[in-house]
Amino acid sequence: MNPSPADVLLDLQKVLQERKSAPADKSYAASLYAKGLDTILKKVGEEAAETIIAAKNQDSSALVYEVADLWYHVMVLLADKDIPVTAVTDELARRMGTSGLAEKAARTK
Ligand SMILES: N=c1c2ncn([C@@H]3O[C@H](COP(=O)(O)OP(=O)(O)OP(=O)(O)O)[C@@H](O)[C@H]3O)c2ncn1[C@@H]1O[C@H](COP(=O)(O)O)[C@@H](O)[C@H]1O
Repeated sequence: MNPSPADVLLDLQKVLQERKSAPADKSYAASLYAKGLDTILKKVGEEAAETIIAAKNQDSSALVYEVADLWYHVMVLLADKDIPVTAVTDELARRMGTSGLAEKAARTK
């Protein structure tokens, strides 16, 4: 049986936390932490652009691959900032049941 999406994200978060004390030449995540925030943000931007290109090419397996790369690098960003993945899932859960259109109309600016 495949692991649940929540378990995958929590397991990856655990690995990314452990990699904070790993040597940069032994771990890709550790190498990103060592290079710093700008490098992590550049990777997030690159993977977002690659996701867009894959979607335009209408190749669903390539799109899944690029979204996985994007999610991975966003997870590295969250770990770098010490933000737990549950902060994001809690925010999504909080939004459930509120129409995006109604939320937008209620904004003051
Ligand atoms: N899920 C991932 C994962 N997804 C993507 N990547 C890496 O993200 C990088 C994506 O870079 P690109 O596609 O842009 O390719 P690239 O040109 O090689 O990258 P750059 O040289 O430009 O940085 C590749 O090196 C991938 O291997 C990942 N690296 C690690 N993980 C997970 O993290 C765990 C620990 O990995 P380490 O930290 O390397 O031990 C692994 O077991 C996996 O579970």
